[in-house]
Amino acid sequence: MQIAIVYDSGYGHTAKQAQAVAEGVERVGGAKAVLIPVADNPAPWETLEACDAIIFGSPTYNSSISARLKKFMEDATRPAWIPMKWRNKIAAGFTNSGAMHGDKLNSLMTMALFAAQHGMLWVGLDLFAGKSAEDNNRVGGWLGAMAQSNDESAELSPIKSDLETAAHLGQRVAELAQRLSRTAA
Ligand SMILES: Cc1cc2nc3c(=O)[nH]c(=O)nc-3n(C[C@H](O)[C@H](O)[C@H](O)COP(=O)(O)O)c2cc1C
Repeated sequence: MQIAIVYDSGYGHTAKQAQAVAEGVERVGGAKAVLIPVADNPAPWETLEACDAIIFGSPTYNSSISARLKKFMEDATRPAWIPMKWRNKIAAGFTNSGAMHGDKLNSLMTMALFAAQHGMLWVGLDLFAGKSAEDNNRVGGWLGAMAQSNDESAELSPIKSDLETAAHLGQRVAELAQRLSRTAA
């Protein structure tokens, strides 16, 4: 089973979050993560079609997803949306930004609506809000995995709990995708 992680990252922080999502996916036996940075053009549409689920990720820039992820979404119209290639695939999302709030929810909502327009099945986070910086889901979102990064090297941000939250989402998507593919078989 293959799970695609389609993401953008201007300065490496969201890329680190994407890597954590991939690690979470691969905690599930038989699941392989395929990292697809949207900066690599053109997108591998055939690989995406072959994947069992797609997880979208972006830094929050100006209260929404990055222009590069938006371009990927628009580019998907002809190869994926018109022929409904991603219908009934599981989708999920993650985002990272400088402020603790930073309007991250709007980025996840943009991804969830995009997934809905493709007939995909959106999976959110099943974690109660953390109470301290060490807890998973310290940012307290339900729609997807959120992370906060200071303006410092991606070696230092996002912190461990945010990365574990991202891994948790990856694992959850892989487990559900596996369950769905068994039901379909
Ligand atoms: C153009 C631009 C717009 C930004 N807008 C926001 C914002 O709306 N909210 C926020 O919290 N941080 C904002 N930031 C900060 C980034 O989200 C933050 O630096 C993030 O870690 C960048 O991730 P990346 O290294 O993957 O690009 C912005 C940064 C840039 C460059």
